[in-house]
Amino acid sequence: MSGSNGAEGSSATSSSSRKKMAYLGPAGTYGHQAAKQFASGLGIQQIDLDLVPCPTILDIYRNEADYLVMPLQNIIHGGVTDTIDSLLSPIAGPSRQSAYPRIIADLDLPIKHSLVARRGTRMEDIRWVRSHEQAIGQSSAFLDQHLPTAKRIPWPSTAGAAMSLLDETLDTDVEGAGAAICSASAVADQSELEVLYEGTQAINDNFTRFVLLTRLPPGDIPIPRSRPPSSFYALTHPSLLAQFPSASLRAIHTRPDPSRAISSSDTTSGDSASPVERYPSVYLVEVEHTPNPDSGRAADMEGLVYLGSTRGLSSAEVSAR
Ligand SMILES: O=C(O)C(=O)C[C@]1(C(=O)O)C=C[C@@H](O)C=C1
Repeated sequence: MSGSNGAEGSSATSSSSRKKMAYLGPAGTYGHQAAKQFASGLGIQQIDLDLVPCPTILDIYRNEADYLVMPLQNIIHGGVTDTIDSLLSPIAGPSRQSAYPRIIADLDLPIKHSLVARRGTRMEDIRWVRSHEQAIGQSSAFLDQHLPTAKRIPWPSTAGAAMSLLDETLDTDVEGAGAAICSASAVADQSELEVLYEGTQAINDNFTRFVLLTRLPPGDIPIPRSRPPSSFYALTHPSLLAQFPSASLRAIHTRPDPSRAISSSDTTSGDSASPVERYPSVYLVEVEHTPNPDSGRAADMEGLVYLGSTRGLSSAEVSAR
């Protein structure tokens, strides 16, 4: 594994075969595990791969790498808000972008969290716990039971939270010993840290689904296929769901879009506004993938943007859009 500020791989191969893959760093996150699995599914040799650690999920989406690895949803804690906000950004907010990365594949990663602390820390001395908000949410029953008074501190990533325990210059507003929640493998090389409890997540069969996005022409990419493929769309209004046969709908995630909120000076329309107008939202919709022409026609509609498919897209489909 490389450090959090470096890229993995060798510089001995030609630049054309090298691929950059951005993930939530530092090394040791679940995103790092997912990136290695996606790379092997795509047949990218380790020697041709630069894994690019990003400080936050929002930074992954903005990264110029060939591939982006983002956590989408978890069995226990549901949708990953920063990923859903990123995926919906082509349609939410003041400006609509035309160039954005497309989803091409997904995978389910088993998630087993551990409570880690500096060696010698006793459970009863822990006053605060840092981790990614997903890991804290997935472990909330454990925290309620074992550390009910410990302050829960959201951190950009699980492995980053663990590494932060080694940095004594970092301020916490709570006195006393702290801990982090992450994968046990993230701290395997850290002799100053130890695992105090394994399996903090609420259920044993815990999974997070990751999606792989690309800016490359997807027709050139050997997409690993494991399950019935899905297509993803961003919608600005729930009525646009009527574009899809109801039997094909697989998931809907809703996020607020305050940029379309009714202005407070517009009291007339404000008074008569429906909940949909008063609380404008954007919708990430997952549907059963159907090849063109249906996905092509829907992609041209106002208020509806095609975000990609887990079976990728052929070159013909890309150029037809
Ligand atoms: O912090 C990490 O290790 C991540 O890869 C992020 C993340 C997430 O955002 O859901 C990934 C998988 C787990 O659900 C917990 C955290």
